[in-house]
Amino acid sequence: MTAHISIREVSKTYPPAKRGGSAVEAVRSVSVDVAKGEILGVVGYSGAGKSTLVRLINALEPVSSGYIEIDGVDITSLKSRQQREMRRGIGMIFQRFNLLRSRTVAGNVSYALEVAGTPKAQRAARVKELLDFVGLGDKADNHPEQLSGGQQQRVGIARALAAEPGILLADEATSALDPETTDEVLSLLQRVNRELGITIVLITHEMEVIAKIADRVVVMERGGIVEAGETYDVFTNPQSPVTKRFVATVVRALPSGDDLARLREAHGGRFFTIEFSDDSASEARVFRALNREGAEFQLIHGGIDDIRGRIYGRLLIAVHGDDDAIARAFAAVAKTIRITEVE
Ligand SMILES: Nc1ncnc2c1ncn2[C@@H]1O[C@H](COP(=O)(O)OP(=O)(O)OP(=O)(O)O)[C@@H](O)[C@H]1O
Repeated sequence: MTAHISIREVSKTYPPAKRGGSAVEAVRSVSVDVAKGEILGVVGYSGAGKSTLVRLINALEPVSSGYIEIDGVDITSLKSRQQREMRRGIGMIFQRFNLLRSRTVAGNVSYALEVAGTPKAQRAARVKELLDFVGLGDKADNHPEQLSGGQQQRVGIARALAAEPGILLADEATSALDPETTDEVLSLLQRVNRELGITIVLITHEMEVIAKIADRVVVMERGGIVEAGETYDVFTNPQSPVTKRFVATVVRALPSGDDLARLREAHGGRFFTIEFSDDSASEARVFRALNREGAEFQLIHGGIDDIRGRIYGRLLIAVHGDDDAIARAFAAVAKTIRITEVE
């Protein structure tokens, strides 16, 4: 796997806002590789350092220490003219879309082509091609304020693609949109990734966004990376407290504390969680195995989520029966299904 973007021990410290104040370490010793053609999600609460990281990746600000390579070139040591050139290979989309209100939809995209140096004779055809790609061929002559938020972001994406970038940085690109429109924009970003092969770094505070399209995710807190991994793994086995909080916004937490105590009292028996992935017949296999061994069970709580197109199912069951029989039943299915006793 070749790294498209390689971020190595990067820190960014802002000087104190006023004399006697303290410096802000917005990014602390961050190292992460982004593979060519992948969608990397960066998630964190407000102030975690996500936007700063984006500004460092496109060299809008200098790093305080460490370095960043894009296609093997250290961009932190480039002269400003070379940096401008490098930046042409990076498209950006923003939370507030940042479209020019005085120009039509076509005008916004055309302007980006102009800046990218596309000869005038080719621009009209390219504008049409780009607007068709984002599904707005019929809105060319409208002004941005005549479009919905989702449509405006699609113009933003068309504009970002104008210079045929290899990388797209999306900074909270769906945060101003409702859930349905968010899905629409995310599907488009997925097409940008799959059909055009563009590497995407997706900054967000919405775990839903990560669950839908990110191949991998890094979780940031106070400037540092606290957790990183394949999206499915992070969702199904989060480690740090902040990651667990984020995951709980998508994957419904199992009952705990007083709720769990009440359920135990009501149902009796031993409590187990059953976790399974792609095989949607998994829970039936567990139930059959318990039946076979003569153990009784009740389903207490359950949910199935879709993480990056894969199923993640989790059930809580109360089981009554002989301990050996229960152990035999679970051993029979343990290969593909994770079963944990809830203490
Ligand atoms: N230009 C700046 N000068 C001084 N401090 C800054 C500057 N930009 C960001 N910071 C500080 O750096 C920290 C990280 O900010 P950053 O905007 O990168 O976080 P974020 O995760 O993107 O959050 P948000 O989503 O709210 O923008 C914050 O404490 C912020 O106040």
